[in-house]
Amino acid sequence: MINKLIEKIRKTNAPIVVGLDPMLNYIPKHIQEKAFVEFGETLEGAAEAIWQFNKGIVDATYDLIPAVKPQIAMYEQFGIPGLQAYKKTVDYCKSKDLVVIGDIKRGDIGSTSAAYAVGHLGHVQVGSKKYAGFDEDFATVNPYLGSDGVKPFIDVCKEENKGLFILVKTSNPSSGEFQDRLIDGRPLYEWVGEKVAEWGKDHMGKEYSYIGAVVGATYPEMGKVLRKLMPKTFILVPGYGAQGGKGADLVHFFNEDGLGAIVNSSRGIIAAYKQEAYAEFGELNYADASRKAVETMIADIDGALQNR
Ligand SMILES: O=C(O)c1cc(=O)[nH]c(=O)n1[C@@H]1O[C@H](COP(=O)(O)O)[C@@H](O)[C@H]1O
Repeated sequence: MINKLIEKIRKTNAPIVVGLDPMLNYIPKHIQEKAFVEFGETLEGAAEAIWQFNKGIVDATYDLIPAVKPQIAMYEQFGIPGLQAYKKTVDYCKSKDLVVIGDIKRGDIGSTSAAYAVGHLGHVQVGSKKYAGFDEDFATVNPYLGSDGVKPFIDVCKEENKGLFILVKTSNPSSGEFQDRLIDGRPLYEWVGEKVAEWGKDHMGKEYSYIGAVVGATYPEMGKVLRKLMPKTFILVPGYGAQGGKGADLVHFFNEDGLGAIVNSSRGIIAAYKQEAYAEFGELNYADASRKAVETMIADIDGALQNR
């Protein structure tokens, strides 16, 4: 799957991911009202609204981008109907040939991680039959529990030709509280990055490992260090747009080959119509605003990479 991701990045010339993080307050009134007429102001109504909203954005952008990243919490908040909308979104994006990164941030003791890995990336055995649960292409993993909490995910990826992005240095303001703590003179995120590179060594695609890392766009200096520490690791870089990351901050997340990183923007794309820069589109044309925001993001990153 890492090979497909790279192939699609090359084809689109767009090392970006559209984050499908639908919140009801980003969803235009006309979509919400239609869903509520059909299902009432219920969890089912909310799930229908987020699904229709996502479909509009995917239809308007899929030809420009290699991948999407649905964040499962945004669906889970609507219970079972929300999870059904998550699955519908995953399947629809795959039918558009997009690579789907399931942002699930899981990680537990080995046996529990194995169940998460099977449910999201693999096949579960039921009697004599096997079924795929959510069937994303990649999943995000929290490595706090150490190797035995991560290994079950790696095993399933190997078997199923899937991939991971493991949290190394997160984009949020408090990420330094633990991640920057010095251990034997080096910050914890460097230890984790080194471990991710080690796990990745035995799990290579053609050019990069299918065991990737997450490093926030909001910490470009740390990204520079981590890029060097993990040369064959693909880096998912969230924090662009709504969290303040800009194209110019991102150049050092990429290798000299112009590859090695994929930048996520969620609110900056899906709620573009609410921004002044895209106000001309209006609420009804929210998906066109998202397309324009994708084009702007691609140009911003491309411009930064050309000028480095
Ligand atoms: O794993 C992630 O994707 C992630 C890691 C991280 O360090 N920071 C981070 O923002 N994310 C996710 O990336 C998305 C960022 O959303 P926006 O800030 O709206 O672009 C959300 O889905 C976050 O959960």
